[in-house]
Amino acid sequence: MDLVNHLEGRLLFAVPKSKSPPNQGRLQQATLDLLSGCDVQFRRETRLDIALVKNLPIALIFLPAADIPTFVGEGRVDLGITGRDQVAEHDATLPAGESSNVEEILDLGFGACKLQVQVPEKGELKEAKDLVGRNVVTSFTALTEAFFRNLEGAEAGQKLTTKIKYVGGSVEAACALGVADGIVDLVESGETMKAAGLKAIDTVVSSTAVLVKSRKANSDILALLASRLRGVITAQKFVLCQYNIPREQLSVASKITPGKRAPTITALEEEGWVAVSSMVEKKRIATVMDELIKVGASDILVMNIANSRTD
Ligand SMILES: Nc1ncnc2c1ncn2[C@@H]1O[C@H](COP(=O)(O)OP(=O)(O)OP(=O)(O)O)[C@@H](O)[C@H]1O
Ligand SMILES: O=P(O)(O)OC[C@H]1O[C@H](OP(=O)(O)OP(=O)(O)O)[C@H](O)[C@@H]1O
Ligand SMILES: [Mg+2]
Repeated sequence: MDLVNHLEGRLLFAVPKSKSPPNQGRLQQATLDLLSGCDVQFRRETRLDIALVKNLPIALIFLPAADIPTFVGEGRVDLGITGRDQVAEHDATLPAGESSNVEEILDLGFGACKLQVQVPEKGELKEAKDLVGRNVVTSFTALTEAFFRNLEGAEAGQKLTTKIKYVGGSVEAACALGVADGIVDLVESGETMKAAGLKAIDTVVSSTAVLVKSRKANSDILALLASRLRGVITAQKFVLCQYNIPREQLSVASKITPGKRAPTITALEEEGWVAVSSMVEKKRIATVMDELIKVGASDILVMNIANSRTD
């Protein structure tokens, strides 16, 4: 089947794929999980980078994360998932005064990492300005250039003294091989950096995966998909906390669990007691439970939320 002829009338949605097939791709699995949480059903044929969604007028286009902002920015695809670092790199390549056509609509929370300036652990370079005038290797040349332009105090159009070179991967090898005095590369756990004998001395950008749309793209199906994605992300970030509390303690407990809009309060059969249920950020739940106990709550239950929608 010639899939390209079946794209007409469908929302084109770019999802990140690995450049090197044996690797999973940093953002790929979490993205596929998210799509499945939104009931986006598709089957991807081996080696095909386009998949038609069976139950919605959407086509998924599998593209390298680094290329997604270009396709979205040019309006060739309507929607995409990539790293905020990649969007920032794309925007940094735009001529001065030109605004980006890539609009962030949702922080997806996964794929957290930092684009950092790194130098050999044992060496005389201590801070980013020590690299001015030296060789720096990166996959993010536009952001790196903007960073050193700022450090050098160079005007737009003025040549930089720092020499910035592009490599497409394994950036951390550049210092050991004598190609670079420092690198600008992504750090998550820090293990790659440590194994290469490097240390971070500055941060260019902090990143997570984001949902982006082409500025002009607007349709009911785009709004529907964005709303479904928001629902799944919210559900992943929150838990539902339920507890019983004496009515006179309700106002203090409500301050601990204010909910997204307001907590739901139900009267209990037992005189003077109420039941409260409220959404709480997952990362805060242990502290919230400690505080609830202190103000007299009992029978605290915490439940995962499968999905959640407010729009
Ligand atoms: N170690 C990491 N931890 C978390 N997120 C990362 C990490 N490395 C990269 N990312 C995020 O994933 C995006 C894509 O990374 P990258 O371009 O290296 O592709 P990949 O998905 O790792 O696939 P591959 O490197 O196999 O081609 C980055 O722009 C960044 O936002
Ligand atoms: O801090 P860490 O947890 O070690 O992760 C950081 C590493 O992950 C990414 O590389 P990746 O493995 O995707 O390989 P690549 O350079 O070929 O993209 C990034 O470019 C770093 O090298
Ligand atoms: Mg990678």
